[in-house]
Amino acid sequence: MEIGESSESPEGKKKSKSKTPRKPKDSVLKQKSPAEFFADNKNIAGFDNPGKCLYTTVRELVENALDSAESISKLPIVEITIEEIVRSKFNSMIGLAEHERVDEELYDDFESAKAREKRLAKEARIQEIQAKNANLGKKVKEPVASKAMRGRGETSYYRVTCKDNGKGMPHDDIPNMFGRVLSGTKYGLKQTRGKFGLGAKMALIWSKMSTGLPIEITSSMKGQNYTSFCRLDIDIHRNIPHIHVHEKQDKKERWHGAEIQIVIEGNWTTYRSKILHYMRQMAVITPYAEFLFRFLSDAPDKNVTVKFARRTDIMPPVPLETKYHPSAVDLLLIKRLIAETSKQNLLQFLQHEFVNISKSHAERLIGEMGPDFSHKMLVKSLTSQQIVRIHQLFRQAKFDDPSGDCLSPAGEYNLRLGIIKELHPDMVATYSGSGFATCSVLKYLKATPFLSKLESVLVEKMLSNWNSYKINQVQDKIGVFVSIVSTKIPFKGTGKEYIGDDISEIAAAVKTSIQQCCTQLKSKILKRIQAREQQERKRNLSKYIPNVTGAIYDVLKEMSHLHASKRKRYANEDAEVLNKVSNHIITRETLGEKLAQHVEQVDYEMALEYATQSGVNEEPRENIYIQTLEGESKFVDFQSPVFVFRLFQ
Ligand SMILES: Nc1ncnc2c1ncn2[C@@H]1O[C@H](COP(=O)(O)OP(=O)(O)OP(=O)(O)O)[C@@H](O)[C@H]1O
Repeated sequence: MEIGESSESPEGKKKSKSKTPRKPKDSVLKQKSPAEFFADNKNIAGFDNPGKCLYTTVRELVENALDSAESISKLPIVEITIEEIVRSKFNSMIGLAEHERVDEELYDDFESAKAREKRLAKEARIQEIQAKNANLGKKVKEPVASKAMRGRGETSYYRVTCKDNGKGMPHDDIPNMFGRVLSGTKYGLKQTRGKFGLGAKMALIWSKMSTGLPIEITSSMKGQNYTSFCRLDIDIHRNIPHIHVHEKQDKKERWHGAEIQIVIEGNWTTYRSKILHYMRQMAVITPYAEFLFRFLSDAPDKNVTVKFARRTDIMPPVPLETKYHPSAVDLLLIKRLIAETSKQNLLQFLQHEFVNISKSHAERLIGEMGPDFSHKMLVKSLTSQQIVRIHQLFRQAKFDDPSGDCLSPAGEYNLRLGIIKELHPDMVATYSGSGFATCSVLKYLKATPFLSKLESVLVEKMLSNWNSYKINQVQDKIGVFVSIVSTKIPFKGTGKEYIGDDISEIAAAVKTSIQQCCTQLKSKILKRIQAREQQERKRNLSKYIPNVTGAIYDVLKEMSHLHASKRKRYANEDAEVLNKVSNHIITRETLGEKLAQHVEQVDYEMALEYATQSGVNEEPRENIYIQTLEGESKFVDFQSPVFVFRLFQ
C-alpha cells in the first residue's frame, strides 16, 4: 500500500462513494524510501527488462568481487554461475502447484491455426532474404521474435551465484550492505568500481519483484574462524534489511571471500552474447584475474563453460584514499568537512583536509579571506557567512591540478596483454595519458570479428577520422578500449553505462589518447605497406623475366644471323656478344639467369636502403607466447610498458 493511501479515513472512503470529486491523486503528498524509488525506476540502474536485469546482476556481482579482491591486493579468482530454472522447477521450488492451461485463448502467446500459418510463411521469407544477404556478405539483423516465438518459458528464472577470494565482509555489516539501498563502503575519495552503494541491492529488489526470493550471502574474512551466512530480503517501504537468517557457521575450508546467490527472472536467450561479451571484456581489462563462467541448464547443449585464465600476476597497486581538491568543493561539502574534521584551527583544517594546500599556502589564503579570519580561529566556530567566503575564495583562487597519485590505472602493459590474449589482434597500439590517468588502447583487427564498440557517447563522436591514419573503416576491423580511472567517474546513470561528453577535460584526454594510438598505428601500417610493396616489386619484376628474356634473345639471334652472313657488320663488344650468341654461349636460359640475378641484386640494394631509412630496430621480430600462470613459481620480473621478462631461479 502506498504511503498517503493509508492515511485515508473511513469517512473519506464513504465520501468517495457518494460521488464527491476526489482530490486528484498526483496532488496528494507522498514520500518514498530510496528503495521504493529505485524499485519504481529500476531502469536508471540498468535493470530495464528481464534480460538486461540478468546482465546487470552479473555485472554488479562480478565488479563487487573484483573490488573486494583488489582491495586486499589479492589476485582475483571469480566464479560466476548462472543456473537456469525452468518455470515448472521454479514453481516446485517455491511450492506452487504446476498449472496446465485450460483456456488457451486467454494467453498472450495464443495463436490461431491461421495466424500460425501466416507467421511461418513470413518467417520463411525473412530467412530467405537473410540467407541471400549473408551470401552477399551483408550484415544480418537479428530477427525480432514474434509473440508466439517469445512464448512459453522463454523468460525464465535463473540462480546467479558469484564467488570470490576477496576480503569478505564483517558479520554485523552484511544485512545493511545488502538490504539497505544507498549503503556501502566505497563512498570515500578512492578509485573503486562501485560507488553508489546500490548495485547488489538492485539485484535483490529485482529478485523481490520477479521471484519473491531472498538473497543469500556467505562470507568469511581473513583470521575469522567462522563463516557468516545471511539470508535476507529488503523492506522496500522502510529501506531496511528484512533478515531471515543471520548466523555464524563453522568454517569448513581455508577460504576468505564472499559468495552471493540470488534467484531472479531473466532471459538468457536474448542476453547470452552480451553477458559473454562482458566477461571477455573483463578478462581483457583485468588479465591478472581468473574468471570461471558457467551457464547450466537442463538442456546440456545449451550449457556454457568458459575459463578466462590469468595471464599475469602483475596487479595495479591498491588505489589510495585521497582528500578533496579545494576547487572541487561546494558549500555543503565544506560544512561536512568542518563537522567531521579532527583539526582545531583554520590553518590546520586548510592544510590537512585538502590536497594541494601547503602550510605557507594556507597562511596566504587566510590572509586573503579578510580581517575576520585568523590562523588560530577555531574551525568549528566559523559562521555561515565565513564559510561562504572560504568557498568563494576556493572558487577564484588558483590551485595546482590534483596529482593522480592516488589512482591506479590498469596500465598499458595489462591492457595490451589482455587484448592480445583474448582478441589476437593484428596490431595493437596503446597510450597512457596523465592528469586523468586515462589510458586508451586501440586494436586493429583483420581476422577477428569486431568485438568492442565502446558504448560511450564520448568515444563514438571521435571515431570519424580514421582515413587520415591509413585505417580503412570498411575493410579493417577496429576496436577501441578506453580505461578511465578516477575517484569519481561522471556516469550518466547509476547503471554506469555511459559517460557524458560534456566534461571537456575527460573528452580532451580521451581524444588525445585515441589520436596517439592512431598515430602509432599509422606508422605501423605504413611500414607494413612499404614492406608489402617491396615484396611485390621483386615478384612483379620476376614475373616479366621470361617474356623480356624471350624478346631480347629473339632480337640478338636475328642480329647474330645478320652479322654471320655479313649482311650487317657489328664491331668490338657488339660483335663479341653476337658471336657468343651464334656459338650458344649466350642462350635464352643464360639470359634469363642473368636477369634474375640482376633483379635479386636491385631488390637487395633497395631493401638495404629501406631498412636504413626506416630504422632496422623494428626488424627482425619474433612472436612471444605468454603462458598461463598456474601453480606457484619462483621468479623475477623485468617489466617495460609493453613487455615483461620473467627469469626463473
Ligand atoms: N563480494 C563482495 N565482497 C566484499 N564486500 C562486498 C561484496 N559485495 C558487496 N560488498 C559490500 O557491500 C557494499 C554494497 O555493495 P553494492 O553493490 O550495493 O554497492 P557498491 O559496490 O558500494 O556501489 P555500486 O552501487 O556503485 O556498485 C559494498 O560497498 C561492499 O562493501
